[in-house]
Amino acid sequence: MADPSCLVLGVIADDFTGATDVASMLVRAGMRTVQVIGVPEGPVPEADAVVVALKSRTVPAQQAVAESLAALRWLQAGGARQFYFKYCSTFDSTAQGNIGPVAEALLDALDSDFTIACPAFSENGRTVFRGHLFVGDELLSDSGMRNHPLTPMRDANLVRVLQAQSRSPVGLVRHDTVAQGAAATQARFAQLRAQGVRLAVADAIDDAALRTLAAACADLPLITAGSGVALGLPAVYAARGWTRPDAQATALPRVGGAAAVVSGSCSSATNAQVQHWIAAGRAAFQIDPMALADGQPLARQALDWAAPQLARGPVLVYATAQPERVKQVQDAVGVERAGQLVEECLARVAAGLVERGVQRLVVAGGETSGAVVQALGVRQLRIGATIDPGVPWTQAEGRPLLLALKSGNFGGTDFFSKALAQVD
Ligand SMILES: Nc1ncnc2c1ncn2[C@@H]1O[C@H](COP(=O)(O)OP(=O)(O)O)[C@@H](O)[C@H]1O
Ligand SMILES: O=C(O)[C@@H](O)C(=O)COP(=O)(O)O
Repeated sequence: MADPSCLVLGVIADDFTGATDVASMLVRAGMRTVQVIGVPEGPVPEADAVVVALKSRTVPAQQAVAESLAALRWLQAGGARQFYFKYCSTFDSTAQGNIGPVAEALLDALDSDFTIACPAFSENGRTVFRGHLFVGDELLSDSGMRNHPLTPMRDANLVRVLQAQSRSPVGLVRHDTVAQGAAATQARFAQLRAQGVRLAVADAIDDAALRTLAAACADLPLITAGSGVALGLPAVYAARGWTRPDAQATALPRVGGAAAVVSGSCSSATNAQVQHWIAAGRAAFQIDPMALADGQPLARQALDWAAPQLARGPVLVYATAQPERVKQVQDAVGVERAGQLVEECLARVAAGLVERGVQRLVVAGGETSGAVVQALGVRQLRIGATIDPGVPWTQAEGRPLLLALKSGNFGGTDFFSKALAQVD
């Protein structure tokens, strides 16, 4: 039996909410999991799984590759037995990448010739069938993701999307094969490999298929996926004697202090969550990106507004807006600048709120969470209990600060209140 104190899984996540999502999946199944922010200088912490949270989803492809390789080298130095490149369950990527280039660079670095690509996360309605990604009942290209501010997804055919980003031929492992089990799936891998395919989109329409894929990938050095495939990995590792499930893996300390929500996601789910909060008459302050572009000090204004109310209850500061409004702003100031202005402002607001006593903070949006966590100087997160699928509470290591980093399209309509009630 292998030494169960060794690092088993090294995960490279392309954004911060995605990192807590996959970490949550592992912790729920009893794997001791640590999330680090960026590639640390020191050694890999002792854990079953370590997740490196990068902010590499929307940066130029070369930069995403360089950052992902640095994360890989650090995890390799920690002795990880398997590696996992975690991207979004809606396959978010810019026209230039970054999923294909990063996956191929990681395969090269690991001297490996094959891996899968599977963003499915059935618990959250993301399924892949015949290579096409569905969000609930809609094709990806018909879903709200077609209007994402940074990574609009207008093609649901993942083989085509990934092929456009990759040097080598992209293949498909169909549902019919996955449904026959791990051995049949591995036989299909072998067939594709023989044809020179290095990346194969894998269908998965439910948790059973995700478990089959995890089992079929057990001997691959690299898996690339959303968080769904990670669902099946803890059982694979436990069966090999590499890990022992830890019932305390999600325990976090209780923290007092004030509570707040900062939202920079413009996804459909977040829009509904912000509307729900406002409709309930709860305190909310809106950030207008056009006013930011005019140089108005909105972060200071938001903090002056929030400070006197924090003792009475949680506040929300949000830039969240409907697609038509986002488009107007982007047409006026440019996509990148609009995103940057809002992220900088919300990061300053979050840091100011923490200075003013906030110790329980919900952040909505992947890029937004990246900016906030960096502004807070957080280096490492402990992962706690799941609030809604894919979103756990976390604790900034060594600090009385709880953070829930919510992916744009995750969580029920009452997510903000539900999250805060869990740590009241
Ligand atoms: N009103 C707005 N107009 C334009 N861009 C916005 C607005 N509000 C937020 N943004 C930007 O949109 C992007 C949303 O991305 P992100 O935070 O990753 O959310 P999600 O998780 O929904 O993808 C961020 O760069 C954010 O700064
Ligand atoms: O896999 C997912 O959907 C999430 O973990 C994720 O990465 C979402 O990204 P954002 O919507 O940008 O938060």
